[in-house]
Amino acid sequence: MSKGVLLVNLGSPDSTDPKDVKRYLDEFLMDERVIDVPYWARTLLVRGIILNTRPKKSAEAYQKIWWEEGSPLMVLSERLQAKVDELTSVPIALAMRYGKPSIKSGLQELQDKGVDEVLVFPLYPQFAMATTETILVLAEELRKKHFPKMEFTSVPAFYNHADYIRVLANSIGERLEGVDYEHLLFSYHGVPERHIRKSDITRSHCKMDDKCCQTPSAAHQFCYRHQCFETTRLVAEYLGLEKDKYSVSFQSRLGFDPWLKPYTDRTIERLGLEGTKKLAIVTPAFVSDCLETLEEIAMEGKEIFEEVGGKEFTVVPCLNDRDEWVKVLARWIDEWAMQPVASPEE
Ligand SMILES: C=CC1=C(C)c2cc3[nH]c(cc4nc(cc5[nH]c(cc1n2)c(C)c5CCC(=O)O)C(CCC(=O)O)=C4C)c(C)c3C=C
Ligand SMILES: [Fe+2]
Repeated sequence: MSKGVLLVNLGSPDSTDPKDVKRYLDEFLMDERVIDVPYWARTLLVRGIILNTRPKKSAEAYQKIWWEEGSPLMVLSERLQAKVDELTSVPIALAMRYGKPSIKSGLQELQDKGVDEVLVFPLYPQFAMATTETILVLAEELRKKHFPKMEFTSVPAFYNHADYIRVLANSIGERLEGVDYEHLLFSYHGVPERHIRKSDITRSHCKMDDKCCQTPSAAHQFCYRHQCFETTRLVAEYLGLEKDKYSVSFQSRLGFDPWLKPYTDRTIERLGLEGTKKLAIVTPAFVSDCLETLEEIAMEGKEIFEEVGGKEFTVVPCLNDRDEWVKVLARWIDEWAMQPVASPEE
């Protein structure tokens, strides 16, 4: 068998034209693992309400962060893929869950190179139904339909992997060297609380309080909230941060359901009102800088902070195509690629 890797990120619109943004948001928000209500209700909500107003607003936000080469998320993912490809012994394809290049085209690219054993690699450190799960489910559907001879292995969430923690901590340490910050906020993408309950394989563990995520449970394998707190705890431990010097919050809520709390915008505001003048912020749910980090945090977050008296707002970039991160990915991939192929009798 011949091995290859499919790196999968979220995706971006083709351009900042509201029509392209609308097409992208339609695919994204009509995913039953993102807006997880029955099809008729999702259609009514997304196509009847959200897509009438959101594309224009989102297009304006994308315009603020768009690069000459295209969407930052796309450009950074392509740079990552190219660098990892140079270091590894197997072909590396890149795909996006929404938009282009699609997962189907990525699998086709690998098949054309003779690959029949694929490592599907969702580029999300923490598991979520709206990210990792939707990628793996779609990839499997496409495999059955179009690539039945392929075999898949997938990379599990790496939120607590020592290599990831080290690279993330080093990237924070490097950016904050010489920066006299008073508080470091770990801001993760939010999800509706309902998503956490749905992913609870024990069906009884998640209480969304301070204790459940700290109490060992089989549920944590698929608990986004637990995994965000664990990434934070391990990075803080690595950096030797004192408990009152950092905290966790969740950003980008959409709609009226309760999402994971505390919310990032309110936390930034509260910290400023309580007298924090120098705030640093890191966004570990994203491996590539994107709309949610470059606009929502670096622009909107900064504005909120300054409105309530904050003075210095330092944003730690995502891992992007940092050499240390590229080397870790290449090593993980090579370790997988060097494993012997299981014989049919095993
Ligand atoms: C119900 C809505 C959404 C859920 C649940 C959700 C989860 C989720 N998303 C990311 C990562 C990214 N999301 C990005 C943009 C984005 N997210 C939503 C909605 C939900 N996300 C919307 C509507 C958008 C589009 C932009 C907008 O209109 O505000 C991005 C940025 C993409 C880019 O092109 O830059 C990322 C990345 C995670 C990690 C996650 C759950 C853990
Ligand atoms: Fe999102």
